[in-house]
Amino acid sequence: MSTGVGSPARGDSPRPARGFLACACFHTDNLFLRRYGLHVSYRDEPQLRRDYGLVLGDHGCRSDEDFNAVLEEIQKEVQRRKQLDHQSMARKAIISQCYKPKHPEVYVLQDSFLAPEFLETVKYCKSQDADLQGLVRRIDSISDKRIYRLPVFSEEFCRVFIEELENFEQSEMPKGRPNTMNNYGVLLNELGLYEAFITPLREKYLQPITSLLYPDCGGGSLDSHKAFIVKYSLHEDLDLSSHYDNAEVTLNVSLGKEFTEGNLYFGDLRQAPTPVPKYVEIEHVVSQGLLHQGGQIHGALPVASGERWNLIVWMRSSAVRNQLCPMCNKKPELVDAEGFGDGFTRSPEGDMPKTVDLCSLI
Ligand SMILES: O=C(O)CCC(=O)C(=O)O
Ligand SMILES: [Fe+2]
Repeated sequence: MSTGVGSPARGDSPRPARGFLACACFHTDNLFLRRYGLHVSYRDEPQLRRDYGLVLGDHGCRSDEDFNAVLEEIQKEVQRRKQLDHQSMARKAIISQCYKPKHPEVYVLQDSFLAPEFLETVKYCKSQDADLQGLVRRIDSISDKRIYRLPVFSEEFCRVFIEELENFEQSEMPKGRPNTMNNYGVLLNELGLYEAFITPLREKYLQPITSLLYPDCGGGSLDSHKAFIVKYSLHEDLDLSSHYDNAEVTLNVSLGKEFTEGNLYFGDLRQAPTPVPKYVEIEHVVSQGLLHQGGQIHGALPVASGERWNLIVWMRSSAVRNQLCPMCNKKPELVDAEGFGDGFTRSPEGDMPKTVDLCSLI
């Protein structure tokens, strides 16, 4: 693919992420029990029995042996999380020194990677007379849950990008996995794709759009992200359990390859659960992206054939999350972290700028 540029400075950081932090709840909350498809919080064994004994029993965790297996899974996951930052930085360093990309050009975002309609939409959003109605006329509003579909990349870029990701998968490089729920995929930070690809994608192209779509939940003040690739196939992960993202706004772009089924489903906002949520099912269309609020509960149905690769960008607004951690729903207890951490910052008073409206967080 021709991009009109020479070799990119892969991994170079024009503006290193500074001052971003995590919330201490990362070590205690939202621990996923794969066997039972449940998220739990964990302080100690009596608390786990007290808070989750009944629900675990309902999900089939009945014997002491079952419960001990749960405890072991939790303790292993907490340990993994404690070492995560350090191990991730070590892998990133090895990859930047030793990995030989097949398509070095994909590491620096170019307009030619993007769908012409996407560029038009961004241009409109940056214009003086842009408003929500005008934007929604240009993109596909596919649900009253404020979920939108829009073309993002060219099909050619998706093909070349997957080739690059496969080249990395097949390499000897150390690999981290996106999260506890996705066992296959690629952490784009470790591959050196943040600096010249994901950060400009968020700042220059996505933020003008999200500012109009989600002004009430940080869409205008997104200042960090976590970006990764998820991959599903019949002999790897098939589907994804219901969850909400550690994000204010999420972009999910279908990259390919060929697959059937694997639709996403969306329910309530985590901030506004209803007794009987109404779900909406949404198909993935290769090269198109879905924008949704991170707090919109969602999951993915099993693929029936082929391979499904998607780019996920969890975009964060420190102005919003500094007030309330979306994972523990409390004022964040800030702890040091590498890179963008979980998108929190230490502001002098911890106060929200007056321009950001918090209504969706109530
Ligand atoms: O499988 C997908 O397309 C959705 C993935 C997702 O929701 C996530 O990783 O947060
Ligand atoms: Fe998600």
